[in-house]
Amino acid sequence: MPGEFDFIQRFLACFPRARVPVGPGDDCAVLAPSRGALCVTTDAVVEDVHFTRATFSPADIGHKALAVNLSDLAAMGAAPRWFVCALALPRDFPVRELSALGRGMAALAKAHRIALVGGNFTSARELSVTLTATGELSHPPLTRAGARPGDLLYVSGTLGDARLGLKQLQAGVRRGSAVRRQRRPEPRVALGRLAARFASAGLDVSDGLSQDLGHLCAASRVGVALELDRLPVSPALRAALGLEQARMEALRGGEDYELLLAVPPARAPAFERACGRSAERVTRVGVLTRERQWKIRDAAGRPLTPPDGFDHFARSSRQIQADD
Ligand SMILES: Nc1ncnc2c1ncn2[C@@H]1O[C@H](COP(=O)(O)OP(=O)(O)O)[C@@H](O)[C@H]1O
Ligand SMILES: Cc1ncc(C[n+]2csc(CCOP(=O)(O)OP(=O)(O)O)c2C)c(N)n1
Ligand SMILES: [Mg+2]
Repeated sequence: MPGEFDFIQRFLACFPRARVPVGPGDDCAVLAPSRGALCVTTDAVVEDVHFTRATFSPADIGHKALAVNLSDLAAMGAAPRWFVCALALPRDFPVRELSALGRGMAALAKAHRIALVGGNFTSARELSVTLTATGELSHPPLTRAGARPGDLLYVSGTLGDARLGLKQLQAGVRRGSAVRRQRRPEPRVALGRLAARFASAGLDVSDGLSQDLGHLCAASRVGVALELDRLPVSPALRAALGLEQARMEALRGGEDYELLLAVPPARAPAFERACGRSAERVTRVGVLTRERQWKIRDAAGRPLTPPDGFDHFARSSRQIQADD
């Protein structure tokens, strides 16, 4: 039976040695940030809350744990730098699965040039992975609070796919682009750094567009006029649900890990050109308003009430209900 020390060695072996004053192995990591400000975030993925072991491979779990943290760094416009990783593992967790989890995490870490500098192991009834990640800022941070009435609202990529992927996994489907979006979200790190030069506010969409847009509006003390028929939906979501229902699912979403950005109208053309040059897909979906209320209209001009987003402590949040 491998001990805690074997687990640490196996996990660390998946990652290159971090080039920092003190890395894994001491009581703390010691880091030497450059002169810019440091962004710090933490997020966990927990068995049966964010994934199940029947539907996610260990590598998927490792990838997703880092991806959700990188998405927070992206949302601030930060360049990823260092992270620590706290793992809670069932006592009988196979060492080869730990290595696979580490390799899934390390591949994404390499792609985004973020280094593992420390962590912790504990035994637990359920598997969970809690990361604290840092990034450096070369611009002022892109907070939720800077948007002004009249700013244009953009969203990256497509929405609703991860929610469809979750429903497909629950129904026994194991392949396809929506399932991939659920298991392997791709944080929009490059877009966040680009957007920090143009946007007045931004955040990543983890709990669903309608909920997270509410956070941006509340923090910036603005309302929004959202055009439902502009919401970007993938061919897969459209094929699965039809266009109208696909747009409703895009609005409700969850685990999209796209960026929602407010851009002052004077900077919007340059922002769109910069996105075009960098092959970053963004779609203008609405405008922020002085009246602090929501106006969502469907293609026929009918007003809609925003659906609820994901809430860990709401009664129905442990999984998406069959009739949901
Ligand atoms: N236990 C906590 N202690 C301090 N701050 C917290 C805690 N939990 C959440 N927050 C803060 O509340 C805000 C909302 O949390 P959350 O919805 O998890 O954000 P995100 O979607 O960016 O992960 C974040 O700024 C987060 O840092
Ligand atoms: C087994 C399982 N049940 C439910 C979900 C759906 N789900 C879990 S967490 C979540 C929202 C985002 O997670 P959260 O921890 O709130 O991220 P944060 O907002 O802190 O970035 C959703 C839609 C899932 N992915 N897997
Ligand atoms: Mg969080």
